[in-house]
Amino acid sequence: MIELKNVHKTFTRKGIAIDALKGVSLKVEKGDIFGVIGYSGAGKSTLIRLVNYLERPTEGQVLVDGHDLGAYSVKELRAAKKNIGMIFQHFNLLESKKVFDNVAIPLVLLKKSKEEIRKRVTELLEFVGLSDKAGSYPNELSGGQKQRVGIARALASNPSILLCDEATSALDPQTTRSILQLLKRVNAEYKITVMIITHEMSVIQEICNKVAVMEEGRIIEQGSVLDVFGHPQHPTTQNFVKTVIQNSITPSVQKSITTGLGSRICRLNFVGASTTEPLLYEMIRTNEVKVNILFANTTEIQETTLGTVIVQLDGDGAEINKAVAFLKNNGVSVEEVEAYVLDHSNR
Ligand SMILES: Nc1ncnc2c1ncn2[C@@H]1O[C@H](COP(=O)(O)OP(=O)(O)OP(=O)(O)O)[C@@H](O)[C@H]1O
Repeated sequence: MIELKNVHKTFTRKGIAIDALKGVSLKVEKGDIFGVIGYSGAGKSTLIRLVNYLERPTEGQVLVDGHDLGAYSVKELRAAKKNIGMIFQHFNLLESKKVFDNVAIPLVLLKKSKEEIRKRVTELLEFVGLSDKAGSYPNELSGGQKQRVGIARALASNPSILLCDEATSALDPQTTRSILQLLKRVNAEYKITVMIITHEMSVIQEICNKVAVMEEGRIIEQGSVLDVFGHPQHPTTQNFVKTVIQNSITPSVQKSITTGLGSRICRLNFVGASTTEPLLYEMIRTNEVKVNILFANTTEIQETTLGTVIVQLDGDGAEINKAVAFLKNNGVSVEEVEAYVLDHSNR
């Protein structure tokens, strides 16, 4: 649906070249809610602006439905852009126009009849829950209501893709949640593929099924949200995950750990079915290991439970190996966390 192939983007300011994107490749499939996360300056806005050709790549290709946007004539590009709606952090509404007229803008530009416009705008305002605000001006609305108008306007021309540029960054947490739920409905009910850029991992956790993590113009990690949250590889991704899922031992528990010879500390990740099985009980019952739980947490991602338990395993090396193998055979990922042992021995 959306594909970026080795895309580079260089801006030149006062003779100085700034490489905003340094070879980005990604694929957004039809029906995805695809999140792109990164710190300020990572290149997220540049990336999303390339998808609707507000910017052109210096090198590489941007394909939408298999068509290279760079190969289109101006007329073809205008037609292709009708297929892509966009919403913004600061809503970008026309303050001098009423809510109804703001939503109608794309339809007026498409020269639709008055009756068609009335029907479509009425339907969209109902969809976003603002039927009673049709005659209000933007400055009479809350931030969340303004973003709802932005969403209705973006949907007016029946796009198959909706791009969201930090669409909830100016909103409080509760309003953010309601806008994210609305975007989820846009995806499910109108079958619209959604691409979101954000610096908040909670946004990714709440609605995305796929995520790409950006840093300094590159994608450093991407995959299903469940995989990336369950097994973040890159330190930056790990930092983002930590903002929504606590997955490490608290300092006071860490201080109290006493490790002897043969003692191992492991982080166990349980996903889906393995979270409801009494696997730790079975592991202890069938192996000669002492288990001390140092940390435990569960989180819901993509309607799947993700459980993290950090345990200290004490016993004979062979028995611990058997216990770990038992867990792995039952779908639990086991990662040794030597850091805690080292931290302790260094004290
Ligand atoms: N039009 C431009 N001219 C010159 N440099 C630009 C332009 N747009 C972006 N940049 C530079 O490209 C880099 C990436 O910027 P971009 O806005 O894409 O990052 P971002 O991840 O969206 O950051 P933020 O979250 O702060 O918006 C930055 O160094 C920025 O200064």
